[in-house]
Amino acid sequence: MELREWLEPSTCPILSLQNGVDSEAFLANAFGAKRIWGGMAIKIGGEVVKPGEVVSTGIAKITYGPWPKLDKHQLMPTKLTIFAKYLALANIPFELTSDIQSELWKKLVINNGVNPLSAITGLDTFELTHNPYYATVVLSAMQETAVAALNDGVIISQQDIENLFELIKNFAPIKTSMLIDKEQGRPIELDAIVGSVLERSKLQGVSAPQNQQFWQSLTEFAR
Ligand SMILES: NC(=O)C1=CN([C@@H]2O[C@H](COP(=O)(O)OP(=O)(O)OC[C@H]3O[C@@H](n4cnc5c(N)ncnc54)[C@H](OP(=O)(O)O)[C@@H]3O)[C@@H](O)[C@H]2O)C=CC1
Ligand SMILES: CC(C)(CO)C(=O)C(=O)O
Repeated sequence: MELREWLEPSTCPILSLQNGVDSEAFLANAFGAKRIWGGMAIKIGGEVVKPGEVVSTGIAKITYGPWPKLDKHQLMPTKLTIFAKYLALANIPFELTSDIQSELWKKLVINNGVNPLSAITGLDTFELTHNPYYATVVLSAMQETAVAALNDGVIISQQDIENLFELIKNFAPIKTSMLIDKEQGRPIELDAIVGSVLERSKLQGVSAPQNQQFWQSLTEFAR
């Protein structure tokens, strides 16, 4: 919220590309829901390797849309379509979606599956998803995230989970952002990636043992 003073006097839309499903609600609370768009960066693995030098894998696509989603009868607001033109002009791959909330949850299925486990083991996404033991851990965490999503009215099917697992399995090996943060001694995004799932599981009265284990193993690196 260090940016509050800078953002408050303006009326410009705010688009967060952070991982997780909670930043939009947080920003809406601070700046009003009207200004908030939902978004994420997908098919990217990026790392600042030294000051001024970024190494990135993947097409680096931005998926964004009205937050939390567009009603069936609503038209896409013009500002979002105008922004699409600028992304196209800048050669940034993008997708403008009417249901960003579902897309954010699907991305969280991937992040919850691989980020904490990579931070615990030090392994990249390829190593985790190709190792028979770790792959079952990844899939259990993904299942728990899909159950947690129901709390927000988002349905993620078994087929979706399998597709998301295959997506990350067949992608180039990525050192996850959580592993990079841990190595760099920065606070890891444990609340956004694991806490959000635990919170929704609790609300639904279901247990999420894999996420509990992630939380216990990583909590000391979150602050
Ligand atoms: N890395 C990846 O491949 C992916 C990352 N994401 C998500 O994107 C988000 C950012 O990750 P990533 O780019 O890897 O993170 P980095 O740590 O590489 O970059 C974060 C940037 O934010 C700046 N920053 C941090 N705190 C503040 C602050 N209080 N005020 C102003 N600037 C600040 C940092 O500045 P400084 O350098 O000065 O510290 C840094 O330039 C995370 O939510 C991550 O999960 C999503 C998909 C893939
Ligand atoms: C999915 C993944 C692992 C790469 O895009 C990511 O979002 C992250 O490292 O935080």
